[in-house]
Amino acid sequence: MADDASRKRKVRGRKIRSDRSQKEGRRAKKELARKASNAGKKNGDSPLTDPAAITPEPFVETDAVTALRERINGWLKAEQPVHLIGPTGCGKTALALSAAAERGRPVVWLNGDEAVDTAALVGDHAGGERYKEDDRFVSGVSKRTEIVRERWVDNPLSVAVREGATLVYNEFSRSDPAAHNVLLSVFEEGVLERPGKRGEDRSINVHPEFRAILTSNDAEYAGVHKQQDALLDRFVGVYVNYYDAETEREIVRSHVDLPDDTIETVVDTTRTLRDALEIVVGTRAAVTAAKGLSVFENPETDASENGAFDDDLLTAVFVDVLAPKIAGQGPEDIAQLRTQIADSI
Ligand SMILES: Nc1ncnc2c1ncn2[C@@H]1O[C@H](COP(=O)(O)OP(=O)(O)OP(=O)(O)O)[C@@H](O)[C@H]1O
Repeated sequence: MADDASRKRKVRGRKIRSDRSQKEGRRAKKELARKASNAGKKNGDSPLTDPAAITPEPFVETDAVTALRERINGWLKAEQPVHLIGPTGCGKTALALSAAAERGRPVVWLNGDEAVDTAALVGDHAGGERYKEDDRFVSGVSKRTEIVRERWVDNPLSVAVREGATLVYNEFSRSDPAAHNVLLSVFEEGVLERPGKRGEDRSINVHPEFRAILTSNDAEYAGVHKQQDALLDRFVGVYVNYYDAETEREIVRSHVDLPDDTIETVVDTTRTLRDALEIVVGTRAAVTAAKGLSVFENPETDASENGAFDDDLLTAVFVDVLAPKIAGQGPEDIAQLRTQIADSI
């Protein structure tokens, strides 16, 4: 075990407090501007979103990020739906949204889960509209007829294919594979059938600009619902792994105001734990730990004032960040996690 002096981590670099308040001020303004522009552009209950409004904020572009985004956009140009597969918290959603924003087409966002069925994708009857008609055509005879007109409401997939939007379907493999039967003809024949809809407009011709980006967690993709092969055959799969250390540092730096040394320590620790533990330790864990460190200053060595924090604080923060992921959460499980983390640090 290291002695006290070596356990203190010296953190050089800029002071954080003044920078932080300035940056928070800028962020708050940007957020307000974003909300304002969304409000202006929102179209009733439409699932269509302006692409500028979905650009992830902050979004860091290193060579690794740009290369992936260009691959995604390249495949979309080649008219291929793209399936992003990778571990939890590695950056799939941020990539998907940035690639979708880059296309400049409206974006439709969908979240996969057990409850998603064909109607949730395509649309449904939203009750009937009743009205009465009085027929007094023949004098002295009055005929009253009640008419029920069905009201059909399109759901996100129908809106996306009709408007030529970019569909971002997050955690696609969580939905029941049967719900995705309608996607086959969308990708194969360029036609969306709306089962349940009556009349001539039962099917919609897919707009030439319609594109789809799907994301799946690799563990769930293998384990939760096996999607049908015929559908998977029509996607290209881009595997997204954890980024290189420099990119992870840039990502963490974009989310918190901490000195470079602290960010380096957080990312190094994240990467060590990623190899050492059986649970998934994604980039999100690094961001969350850094947020924790920027708040929980060591009582003896205030990180912002004296530029130091120790291994105990680092361990405590990572235990809190990773505790929700361990199977049992009794005192023994947490104690074991704490020991593993302390040993790795
Ligand atoms: N290029 C980037 N720039 C800034 N932050 C990023 C970037 N990529 C990822 N992040 C951040 O990393 C974290 C994880 O990213 P994201 O949510 O996109 O991962 P994911 O793979 O979709 O996760 P999950 O599988 O849990 O849905 C988020 O906090 C996100 O803001």
